[in-house]
Amino acid sequence: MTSGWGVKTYAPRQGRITKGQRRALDALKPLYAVDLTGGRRPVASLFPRPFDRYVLEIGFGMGDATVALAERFPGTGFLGVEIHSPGVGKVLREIHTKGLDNLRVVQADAFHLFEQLLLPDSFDGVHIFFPDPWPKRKHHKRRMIQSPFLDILHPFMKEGAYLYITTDWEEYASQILQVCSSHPAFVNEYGGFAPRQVWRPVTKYERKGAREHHPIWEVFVFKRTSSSG
Ligand SMILES: C[S@@+](CC[C@H](N)C(=O)[O-])C[C@H]1O[C@@H](n2cnc3c(N)ncnc32)[C@H](O)[C@@H]1O
Repeated sequence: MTSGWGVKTYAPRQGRITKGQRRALDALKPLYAVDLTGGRRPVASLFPRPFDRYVLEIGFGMGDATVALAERFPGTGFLGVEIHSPGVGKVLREIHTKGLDNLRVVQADAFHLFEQLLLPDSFDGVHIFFPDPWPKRKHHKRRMIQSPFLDILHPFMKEGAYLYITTDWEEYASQILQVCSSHPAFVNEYGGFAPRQVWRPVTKYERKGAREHHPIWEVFVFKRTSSSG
């Protein structure tokens, strides 16, 4: 299966699913996962109550950051999308046990969300923490952060919304910075890499890299407003 712009950005397999995660998927998906069928709808309608702000997280993996942020910011609605089952099962279980009414998930290729589910101007922020780096040159075309992806993404962000991307892969970091800083829909107020945002939780992938002493690069840009020129 390839995504809307013909690129499969995720690896075919991502760990084994535990019995608990499988049970959570079967029992809790109908309660807390958003179904892509049923047409485009307002992001507010995906949650049991309205929120002040909405944030999309693409490729949440095992969902460490996703759950931590949902707990810390109960006034923000978080929509997480991930293709692989173990993380989706884990997050569903946490939504259930912690009673997180501000976190909902979609198990899908993110591009199908943009094609089938979302309406323009939905999000105040978008998080993409440690997108697959696809280190081999022949795989670079599978990297998510490319200009055509930003072309697809930006209409679903509100004016002035932020896009926050982190990576521990230096050469991909340069590509992400270049793509985000030069795209006409975005403005990079930092002029280069951003400092770590104090509120960003550590993710599982990041912890793995930290054990190998990988530095982290952060890109934080805003969608241009009509007045930002
Ligand atoms: C390197 S992992 C990082 C996971 C997590 N953000 C973290 O920092 O621990 C990248 C994740 O993005 C997911 N992913 C890649 N392309 C995707 C897509 N098109 N739609 C949804 N998820 C995607 C992968 O399945 C994987 O879990």
